[in-house]
Amino acid sequence: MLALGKLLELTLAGREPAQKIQLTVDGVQMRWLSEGALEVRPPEAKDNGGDLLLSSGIHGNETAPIELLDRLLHGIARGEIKPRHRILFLFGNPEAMRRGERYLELDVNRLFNGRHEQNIGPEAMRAAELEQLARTFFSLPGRSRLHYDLHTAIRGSKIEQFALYPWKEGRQHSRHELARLCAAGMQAVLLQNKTSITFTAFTCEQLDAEAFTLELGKARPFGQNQGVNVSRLETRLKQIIEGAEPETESLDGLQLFAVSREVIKHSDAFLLHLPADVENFSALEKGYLLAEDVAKTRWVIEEEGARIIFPNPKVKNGLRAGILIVPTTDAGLA
Ligand SMILES: O=C(O)CCC(=O)N[C@@H](CCC(=O)O)C(=O)O
Ligand SMILES: [Zn+2]
Repeated sequence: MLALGKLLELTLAGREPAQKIQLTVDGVQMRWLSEGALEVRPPEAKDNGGDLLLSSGIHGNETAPIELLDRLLHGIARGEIKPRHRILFLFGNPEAMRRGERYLELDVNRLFNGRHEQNIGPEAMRAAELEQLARTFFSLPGRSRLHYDLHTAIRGSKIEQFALYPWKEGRQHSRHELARLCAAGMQAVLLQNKTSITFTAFTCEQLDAEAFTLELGKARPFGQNQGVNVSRLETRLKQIIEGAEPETESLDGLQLFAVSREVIKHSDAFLLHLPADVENFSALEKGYLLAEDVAKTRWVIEEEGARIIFPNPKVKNGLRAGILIVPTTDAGLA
């Protein structure tokens, strides 16, 4: 296998490759751009005009998605997967990956869309670098732009695999993209309805990509991801990469949710009234007191059919400590 196929090994060892550009037997160019960043270019005659950004390791302890991208890259470096798309592979937070931590000082996935400028430290610099790498990659006109940012969650989930679909002013969520996600094994999609500070919000809003955060199961250390079944996603990603995707417009079995409210932690007095082991997508009754904070702030459930995802009272003040979601329909899809 070409040495550049070992991007994960290089990244975990904190090493730069001796050779920055290599060609596979089929003439696919692999180019190392910076730590944890590698671009793949098919030969011109094979290029079908699509640009695909695949990121993982934005949270360093979410290893199943990192292992998945590593397998795809190995397949390309060995000539087993034959790309017809340009691809940018990104491992988001290399130092956190080396330490097996979600982040060191700041959550990288809260530093996009300008937030890195208001912060200092290695993670703010990394978010700025990731924005620049994505901006350069998605700068070629007339090509389709797709970004999957792969994650696993802190807790178990009543719905194991799901996607979060960012919002962009004036753009409707795409039925075609949802069908693609459904074929890739996603069981639910959360349709966002406002701007955000995550990586996919940035690539969607500023770079005009179709962008998705994918949640694939529960976070485990490297080598312990037997319980995280990414086979349908892996198959679909190979098909997208090779330009051999079966047509589908089916949303059968895909559950759609909308964000009702984000629960923001304002102070150290924030109290979340949920058991520590509560699962994502747990239902909450109308009238339930979900959280309390300074100045008698109370979060009481008013929504019919409310569920909670990503409840986390340990986030830094000012950040999201959970998302309240409600079921929605496909009526607003383009
Ligand atoms: O399990 C959790 O609480 C968080 C899992 C995770 O890292 N999720 C992403 C979702 C990003 C998005 O909102 O698109 C995150 O919180 O950064
Ligand atoms: Zn994550």
